[in-house]
Amino acid sequence: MIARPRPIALTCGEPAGIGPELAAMAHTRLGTEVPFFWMGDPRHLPGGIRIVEIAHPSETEAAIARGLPVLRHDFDGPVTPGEANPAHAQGVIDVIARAVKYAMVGDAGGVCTAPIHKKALKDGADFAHPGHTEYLAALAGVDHVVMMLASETLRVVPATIHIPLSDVPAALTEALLRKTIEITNEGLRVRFGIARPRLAMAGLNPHAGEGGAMGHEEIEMIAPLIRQIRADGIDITGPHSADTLFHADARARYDAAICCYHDQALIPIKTLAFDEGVNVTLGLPFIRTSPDHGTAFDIAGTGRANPSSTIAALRMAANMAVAGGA
Ligand SMILES: NC(=O)C1=CN([C@@H]2O[C@H](COP(=O)(O)OP(=O)(O)OC[C@H]3O[C@@H](n4cnc5c(N)ncnc54)[C@H](O)[C@@H]3O)[C@@H](O)[C@H]2O)C=CC1
Ligand SMILES: NCC(=O)COP(=O)(O)O
Repeated sequence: MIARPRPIALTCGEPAGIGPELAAMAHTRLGTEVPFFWMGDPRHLPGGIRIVEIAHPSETEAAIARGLPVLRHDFDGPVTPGEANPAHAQGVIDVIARAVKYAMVGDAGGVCTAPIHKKALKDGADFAHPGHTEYLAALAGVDHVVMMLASETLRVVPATIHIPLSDVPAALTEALLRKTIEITNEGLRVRFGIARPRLAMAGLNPHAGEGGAMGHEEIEMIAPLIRQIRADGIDITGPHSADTLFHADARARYDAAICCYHDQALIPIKTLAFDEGVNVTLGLPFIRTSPDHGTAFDIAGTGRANPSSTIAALRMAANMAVAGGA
């Protein structure tokens, strides 16, 4: 990286998960390459690592060569790796809100979030959102945002996110799809520097409905909508059969695949690029990235967590911040 962006705020995420150890590993591997500071309780970090406490993001650059810059957020009660403590839930939520404030006023170049345990936040603090994506939209005061998972080999967008599969057909409205496609198109231009993005829309049903023989959503809604959106000037094709949309030749024909539901999008990318995939929220007034994995309670505290996705997420946020002048 040539230019230096403003520092990226890395949130602690679920303290009992792998987030704190990944922050320490990312700092060790990245050194000063990406200016970032970690927000959380320093007692949750692995023992023996060098940290430098800071009081404001602007102190990151002066601190980062000496240790992991830590902007302190105290939590109540101890951490047991792999076991969420309900007393920590509100702190996890508050750290995200603090990070967003820094990004909204321009003190941080963007926010990179470590994984949260969604059920632990609901149980411990009555968290009203399915995940970061929706919470960040609420904090920013925007109606609709888009979740994109991005890697060198594939970018995917699930149009519906954390809802039961049985609710997908009803949730997949024309308005939702149009908004998702428009935000994705704009996000690829603004955040990824692709002048004229090429999009591909997956069908909902097997064989994209096979002309109505295997489902009607494609002929009744998705295909006419895609034709309209193409006429409006967005380079989009489809609906395509999802089963043949992710092999190498197919991937070469688009910059992002718009998918109908969570697993249609996340299975291909986590299969192809689990270690480097980055979750990006498009449509926010600030940059947000995240590793593509969860809290990994089964390996938390063992030192076996792979920091590659967190490193990729920090690099991506910093590169986007440089490109956007943040
Ligand atoms: N952005 C976020 O906040 C995300 C949060 N989650 C949450 O995480 C929790 C656990 O979700 P799971 O479905 O179990 O997925 P998970 O990603 O936490 O774990 C799935 C498997 O992958 C392994 N794994 C995950 N990250 C790894 C890493 N960096 N290095 C090595 N192995 C790794 C785990 O050990 C586990 O065997 C849930 O509450 C879920 O909602 C899941 C995805 C994203
Ligand atoms: N499965 C992806 C995921 O859970 C990410 O959710 P979010 O917390 O980034 O909204």
